[in-house]
Amino acid sequence: MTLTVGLTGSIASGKSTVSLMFDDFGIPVIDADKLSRDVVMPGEKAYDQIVETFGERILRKDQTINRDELGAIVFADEEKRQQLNRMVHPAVREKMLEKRDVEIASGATCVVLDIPLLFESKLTHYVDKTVVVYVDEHVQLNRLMERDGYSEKEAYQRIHSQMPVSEKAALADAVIDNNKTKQASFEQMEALLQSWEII
Ligand SMILES: CC(C)(COP(=O)(O)OP(=O)(O)OC[C@H]1O[C@@H](n2cnc3c(N)ncnc32)[C@H](O)[C@@H]1O)[C@@H](O)C(=O)NCCC(=O)NCCS
Ligand SMILES: Nc1ncnc2c1ncn2[C@@H]1O[C@H](COP(=O)(O)OP(=O)(O)OP(=O)(O)O)[C@@H](O)[C@H]1O
Repeated sequence: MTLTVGLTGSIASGKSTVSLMFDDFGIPVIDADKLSRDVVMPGEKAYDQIVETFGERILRKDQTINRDELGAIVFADEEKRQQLNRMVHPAVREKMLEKRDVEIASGATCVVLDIPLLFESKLTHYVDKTVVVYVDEHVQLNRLMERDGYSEKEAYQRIHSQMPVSEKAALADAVIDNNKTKQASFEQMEALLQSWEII
């Protein structure tokens, strides 16, 4: 029996940081952000839809999608963000479930689905347990601006495009408080895996 865990949080709350820690326990992680990059490569159905909708100005010289350009458009316009979601999400879900099923068939004890929009997209039926990586908003804002070089306005546009992380925490089976050090988060995760008898 494989336990499927949904790992989520909000932008820059530390999902990738925590998801890397699962490696230490040999637990496979399927990353929706990574899949969302694969499914918009030239030749994919979503690529054609995106170029048709947003125009060639979102393309780089090598014809791949300029993610900074597309991000600036969709995080400033809720309807456009929803439009992009409708083009990208079906293919991401299909690939994610394929990969999850491979892990289940191989007899993994646990598989983690790292899905930023797990609650917003109502995907909790894909998983047995949910874990939210939580940070206070001012920590999130600072880490986001520092990591990606966004202005405060750009960072807030991205934060406000998602459900507040405090609301996600209230919905979760478990919360990892990532306000402190990465080591402190690792210890919380280890204790959680022990309490769920995964390790
Ligand atoms: C808008 C895009 C081009 C920006 O690309 P960029 O490389 O700058 O960001 P990246 O994809 O690494 O996402 C970073 C974070 O932004 C947040 N985010 C991404 N897309 C969305 C979205 N549509 N709505 C809300 N938050 C989002 C997530 O927290 C994600 O972890 C890209 O995020 C995208 O194609 N988004 C649509 C697909 C999607 O929803 N991906 C997220 C989960 S599948
Ligand atoms: N406990 C921590 N202490 C200090 N910095 C941290 C901590 N956790 C994460 N960070 C840093 O904060 C930034 C955001 O973390 P991370 O990339 O893991 O977030 P994310 O939730 O995966 O983001 P996204 O939603 O954009 O994919 C990164 O620069 C990361 O190194």
